[in-house]
Amino acid sequence: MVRIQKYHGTGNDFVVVDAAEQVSDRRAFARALCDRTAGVSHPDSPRVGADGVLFLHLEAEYATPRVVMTLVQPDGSVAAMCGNGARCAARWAAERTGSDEVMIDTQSGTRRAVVSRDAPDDGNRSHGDTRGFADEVTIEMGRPHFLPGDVPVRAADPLVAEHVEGLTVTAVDTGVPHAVAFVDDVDAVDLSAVAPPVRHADVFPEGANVTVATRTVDEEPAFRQRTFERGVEGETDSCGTGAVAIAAVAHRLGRLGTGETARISPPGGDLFVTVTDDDALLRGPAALEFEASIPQPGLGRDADIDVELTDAGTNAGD
Ligand SMILES: N[C@H](CCC[C@H](N)C(=O)O)C(=O)O
Repeated sequence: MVRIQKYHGTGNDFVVVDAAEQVSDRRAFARALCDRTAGVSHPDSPRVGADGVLFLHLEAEYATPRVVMTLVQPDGSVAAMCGNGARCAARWAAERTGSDEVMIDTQSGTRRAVVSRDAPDDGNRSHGDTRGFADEVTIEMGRPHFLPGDVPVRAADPLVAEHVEGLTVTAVDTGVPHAVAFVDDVDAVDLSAVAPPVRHADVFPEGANVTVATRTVDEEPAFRQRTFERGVEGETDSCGTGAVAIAAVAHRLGRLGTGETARISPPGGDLFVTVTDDDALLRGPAALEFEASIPQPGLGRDADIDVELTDAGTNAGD
């Protein structure tokens, strides 16, 4: 049996597994649990499956606890960074250590996270948290990169507002590569048709997440967001690196000031991003959906990955 938890950040949902658990084949485990029709399900969770599995290794011996985060995606690939996942990882570590500050070691660098437990309810709570509170987490995401070698893009110069497979995109690395396109109305975009050719375009040797954004008429800087994710190979309800990518590109194009906070609204809730001279801050909720123990997929019981309800934290017996 493997002990799991499921968290989400503005609807971007993850199975969380302590790296100490014995999972012999992480790719097979992620493929099985993330499947949106046959994957993990639970009465406390609105959806079957997940957008990825976060394997978290806690190093609690430091004054500021550290977490090594590895995200294995539904197609079995590993993503170097995940903004919504990092918020979930920070909350997971905060619950175990009591520390409100956590360092998250990712394949694209170390990120500092601050968890605030008394955050005001900004409406995101409607996405559910079985513990009844919505922790807000801020991640220092680091400076976004536009240089071709950093994104990476196959070009001599940064790709800024250029046509790629039908979209006008700017390429930016916010821990993972994003192709960002500002459009008149994100809801009018047929993302499942428009995004794959961009995601696989030759100019992106490692592929790219495809993020579309629309500036909304508001007093504060605000954008609506939709992202088609590499590794999920579909649209997710929210993407943290994508939200940072929107703010970074808006900043580069002169549509967002240095130090100004933008509200970025993917379908799953609201995120807040501030681009400073040398960093980008991502703020948003992280919510627990359920905890359970499940049989390890691939050990002869693959067909049955409905969770077996165990102890506290579930509604077993309700
Ligand atoms: N959803 C994640 C991003 C995952 C990136 C991954 N899809 C890739 O680059 O392969 C986020 O909140 O930032």
